Amino acid sequence: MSKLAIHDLTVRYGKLTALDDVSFTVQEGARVFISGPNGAGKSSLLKAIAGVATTAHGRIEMDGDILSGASPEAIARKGLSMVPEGREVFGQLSIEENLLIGTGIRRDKTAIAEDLQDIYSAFPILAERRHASAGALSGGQQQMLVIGRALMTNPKLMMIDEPSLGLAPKIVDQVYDTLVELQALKGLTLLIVEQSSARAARVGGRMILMRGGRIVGDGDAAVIGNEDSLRDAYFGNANHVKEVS
Ligand SMILES: Nc1ncnc2c1ncn2[C@@H]1O[C@H](COP(=O)(O)OP(=O)(O)OP(=O)(O)O)[C@@H](O)[C@H]1O
Repeated sequence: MSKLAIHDLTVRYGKLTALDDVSFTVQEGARVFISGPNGAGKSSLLKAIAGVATTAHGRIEMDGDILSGASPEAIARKGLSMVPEGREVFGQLSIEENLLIGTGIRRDKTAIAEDLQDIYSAFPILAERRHASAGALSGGQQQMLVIGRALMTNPKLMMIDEPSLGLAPKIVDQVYDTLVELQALKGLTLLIVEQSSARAARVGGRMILMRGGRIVGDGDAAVIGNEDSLRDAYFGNANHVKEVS
């Protein structure tokens, strides 16, 4: 059984179709990059899966359970965590308070301290500054914090919207290296919106390429990132785009 199965998912904002009959499945433990130009529907896809965008039609299943129609809270309780674009932290609260804020939904209270240690080992800067207010962190550190906070809910599937946006390349490398380590440690399935195909190819995984609310490419990130389909997705030569789904 796949971890995530999306069937004919459509999202509309008024008359605008942001996601147009999208279907794909994700295997457990996979790392999937969602790439494509601005307005392709990448964020809408993540929001629909997390239950924060209303779906016009279609079905979303995680571990065989139907998620579509459930509230974001119910979806989170099933083990899905989303890190939205924008790295919003609670600036007045300490780093540790930020990390613990999402643990209220957990029943395995004893494992929380252990998970906190895992986050601190992965991101030592968060451990060093655990009592400092989160508002004082740099952009890269805030990105680490929001990833850590999402992990503290003990998700099985984690979705991250544009973690590299506005960060220096060296910091992005650091964030991705740690994310790969944490994925292996926690046995996570990851869905990541990443504009840079070169970045996705370097990190490694599968890439789903979107344009105009549809999937126009799907395969190994290292291959897809260099294919004509990528250029076409960005510059619009739809005749050369390989329809995969
Ligand atoms: N809340 C909204 N209301 C109306 N239109 C929206 C809303 N959110 C997104 N859209 C529109 O839906 C389309 C898809 O947007 P979406 O944010 O999903 O794309 P994206 O691929 O994530 O792009 P970006 O990289 O710019 O975030 C765009 O045309 C966008 O303007």
